[in-house]
Amino acid sequence: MADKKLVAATFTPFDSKCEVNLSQIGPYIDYLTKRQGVKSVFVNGTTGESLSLSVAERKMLAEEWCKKAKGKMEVIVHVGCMSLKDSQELARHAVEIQADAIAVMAPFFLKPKTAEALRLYLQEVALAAPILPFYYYHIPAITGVHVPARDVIANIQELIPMFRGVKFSDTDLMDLGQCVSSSPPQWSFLYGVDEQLLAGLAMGADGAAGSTYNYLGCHANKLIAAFKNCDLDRAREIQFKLQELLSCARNFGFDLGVNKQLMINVSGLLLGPPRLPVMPCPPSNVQAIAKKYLEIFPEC
Ligand SMILES: CC(=O)N[C@H](C=O)[C@@H](O)[C@H](O)[C@H](O)CO
Ligand SMILES: CC(=O)C(=O)O
Repeated sequence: MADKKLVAATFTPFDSKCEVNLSQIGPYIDYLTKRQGVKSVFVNGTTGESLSLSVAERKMLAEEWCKKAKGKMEVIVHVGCMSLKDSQELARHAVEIQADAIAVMAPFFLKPKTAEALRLYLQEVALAAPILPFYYYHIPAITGVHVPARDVIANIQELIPMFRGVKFSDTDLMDLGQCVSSSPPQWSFLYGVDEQLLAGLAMGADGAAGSTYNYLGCHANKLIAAFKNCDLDRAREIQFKLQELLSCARNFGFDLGVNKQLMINVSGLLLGPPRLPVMPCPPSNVQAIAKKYLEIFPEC
C-alpha cells in the first residue's frame, strides 16, 4: 500500500487587532513537524479563513509558509476565490513562490450549476499555474455546490493535465468510493471529515487533510499506521477517541473560533482571534475541551 499522507489545514495567525501575524509561521511549522509529525500543510483553506482574507493577505501568508517550510514540509496552497481573476492571480503567485501544489474550491456566490461549468472554471484557474499539481477541494456543506465529486473529476485530466486529486470534505462515502474506483492510481484523495477518517480510508482515501490534525496529527498518524497494518481494532480505538473529543467540543458550539482557541491552548502558539464574522472564543470556554484533550490524549 502506498504511503498515506496527513495534511494539517492551517489556522491563520492574527495579532490582537486581527492583522496577519507572519512571525508565528516559523514556530507553527516547528510545532507541526516536531510535535505532531505532520509533514504537509494546506494553507489558506477553510480553517485559514481564506475567504475572509484579502488577496494581498493570502499572498503574504502563502509566501511565508513556502519560505519557512522549504525542505521541511510540503505546502499545498488553496487559491479558490469568488472571482476567477483573483484565483488566477493567486495561482500565478503560487508558481512564483514555489508552492508544491494548489487546490481550488467551487466559487459559491454565483455557483456553478453543473459539473461541466465547475470543470471549466477549475481549468481556467489551472491554466494560470500549469506546472503545479492541482487538487479540487470538495466541500459542499460550505460551498453549497452539491455536484458529486465523481462528476466533477470525470475526464478532468483532458482539461487539467496536472490534475492530481481531491481534498474530499464530505460525508458521502459512496461519492468518494466512486471517485477512487474511477481514477488513475497516481491521483490522491485526501479525506476531510476528521470525525470519520477511518471510514474514508476504508473507502480508499490516500490520506487525510483537516483542521484537527493541527493538534491531533500524531494520533491521526497512529490511526493511519494501524489501518495500514490491518489493525482495525486499534484504528477504531483512536478514531473513537477523536470522536469523543470532538463531540465534547460540539457541546461548546465547536466552530472556527473554538477550534482556533483549542489549538492555541494545546500548542501555545500565538494565533490570535479569528476574524469577523467568526466570533472569538473566550479562553476560559475552551478550558473544558482542553482538559478533555489531555484526559483522552495524555501523550503522543
Ligand atoms: C468544515 C471544515 O472545516 N472541515 C474541515 C476540513 O475540510 C474538517 O477538518 C473539520 O474542521 C473537522 O472535521 C472538524 O469538524
Ligand atoms: C479543514 C480544511 O481542510 C481546510 O481548512 O480547508
